[in-house]
Amino acid sequence: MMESAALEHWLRDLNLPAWQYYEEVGSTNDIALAWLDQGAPDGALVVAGHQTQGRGRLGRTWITVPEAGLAFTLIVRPNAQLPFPVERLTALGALAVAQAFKVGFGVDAHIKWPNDVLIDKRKVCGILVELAWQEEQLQGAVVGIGINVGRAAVPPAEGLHYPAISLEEVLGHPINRWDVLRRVLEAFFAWRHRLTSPEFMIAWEDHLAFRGEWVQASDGHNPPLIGRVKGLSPEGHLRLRLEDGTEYRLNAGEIRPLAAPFAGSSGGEDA
Ligand SMILES: O=C(O)CCCC[C@@H]1SC[C@@H]2NC(=O)N[C@@H]21
Repeated sequence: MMESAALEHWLRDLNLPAWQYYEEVGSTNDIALAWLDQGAPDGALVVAGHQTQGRGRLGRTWITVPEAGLAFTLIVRPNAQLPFPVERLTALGALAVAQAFKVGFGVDAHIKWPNDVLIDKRKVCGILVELAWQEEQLQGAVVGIGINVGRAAVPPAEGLHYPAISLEEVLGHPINRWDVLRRVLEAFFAWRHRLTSPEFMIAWEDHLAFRGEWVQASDGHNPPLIGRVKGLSPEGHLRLRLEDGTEYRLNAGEIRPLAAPFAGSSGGEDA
């Protein structure tokens, strides 16, 4: 079956407002941003079989291996019926992925604040949210999600920014990446309606990686900090308990565990 016909089969019950499949693109986020600009509706989806210029946060490259990697982007825009808390969109993507893994495949996954999904402390998914502005006006956002589904999606450890893993490696058997996509979309749209609810914050916090563990945190401005992960602030910032007992709230940047399971090695991501 042609890939787009297979995808159509998996997506048909979801009632997506619009979607596009590309065999190969530079980055699904770029296609989605252009589509958003042309008036794509909230909830529109861009899926690629293969990305040649996938990107991650902090200027990193995201490698999508054909067949094994899953790369897609959802368009979210302000809408009279639905809340639009931009600062929660990364967590929305990450929570949708973690829940899809649990519900669909019985796999426990955690969110490494702010944008990675981990299984067994290794990166299986990254989220890249980008905003679209027209002059001073926020037009909407795109939520790009890359998932290592097949074993081949995980590049060799050398040069990786963080240890990586694939869903198939954890499961020990092959799975259909469109099945993974469908399950993530189901969770995404369910939470999309409840983004400002207390339940969303509870679910996000419940899925935080490294709770109670020591991490090194960098926000790009100050020297890295060492602290224990305590949870989330009401704004979604990461609460850390520093060595001197004080609390620090991280609102940007990233964390890594102090006792890394593998030295120096990310999920489909170059250093
Ligand atoms: O780990 C990260 O820093 C985020 C990686 C995000 C990768 C996805 S793949 C689909 C979408 N298109 C891109 O170019 N990036 C995101």
